Amino acid sequence: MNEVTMRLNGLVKTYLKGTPGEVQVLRGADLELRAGEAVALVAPSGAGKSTLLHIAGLLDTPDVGSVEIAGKTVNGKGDRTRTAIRRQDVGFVYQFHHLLPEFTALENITLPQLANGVSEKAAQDRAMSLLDRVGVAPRAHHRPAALSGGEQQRVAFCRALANTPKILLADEPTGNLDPETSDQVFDALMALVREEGLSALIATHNMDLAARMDRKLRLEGGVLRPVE
Ligand SMILES: Nc1ncnc2c1ncn2[C@@H]1O[C@H](COP(=O)(O)OP(=O)(O)OP(=O)(O)O)[C@@H](O)[C@H]1O
Repeated sequence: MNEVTMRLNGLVKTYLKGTPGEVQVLRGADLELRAGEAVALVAPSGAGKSTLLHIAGLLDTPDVGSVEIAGKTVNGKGDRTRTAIRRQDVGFVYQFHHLLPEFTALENITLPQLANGVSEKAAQDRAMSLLDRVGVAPRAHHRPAALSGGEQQRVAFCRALANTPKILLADEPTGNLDPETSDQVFDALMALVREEGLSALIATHNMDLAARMDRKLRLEGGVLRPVE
């Protein structure tokens, strides 16, 4: 069996504790992701999908429970270590691309690599290779505003994978695209996930897309359960 890239154990998260607005979003959520698998995360709105993804991606901390990423236990680590692990091992994709508007597609993918100490030449080679694989190489020198929605999202995938993370976390990655574009862009994402041997946790409301992943998990009542 492939190596475990992410292990979440007994996550509990409560917002506004001790106030009338208190909401216990996670109540002992467990998850194990292995290298090379794509897992769909399905959840009713407000069930805590973003909370789970933020904790998994080290952007937030659980009240109780442990997070292990690429063999490293993150609990109790300071902000600098958490940020270093996040930059090295985790890539994020959101519903909206969040590309830097004043930089070209190529630069958007090169910059995070330069920040990680990669040489300019190697960063550009990696960026062009990624763009080529998602069919956007001819648009490498365009800024985001000059790209279609589907192209923008493909560039966002490339940026998320720029630093060769082990784990990809995605929150409705094709949610703002029309159905046909969404299908094509999702294909491009899955091809990258497969080629790079990533673990991917992809939140989606779209059950057709969920069905194309290796397994499905539902977040409901604060825990994760397999969907048949
Ligand atoms: N910072 C916060 N303070 C208080 N309550 C919060 C906070 N963040 C989230 N919540 C509440 O926690 C619950 C889960 O929120 P979360 O954003 O994780 O859900 P979600 O499943 O991602 O929802 P959606 O699919 O609608 O984006 C919601 O009831 C939300 O109102």
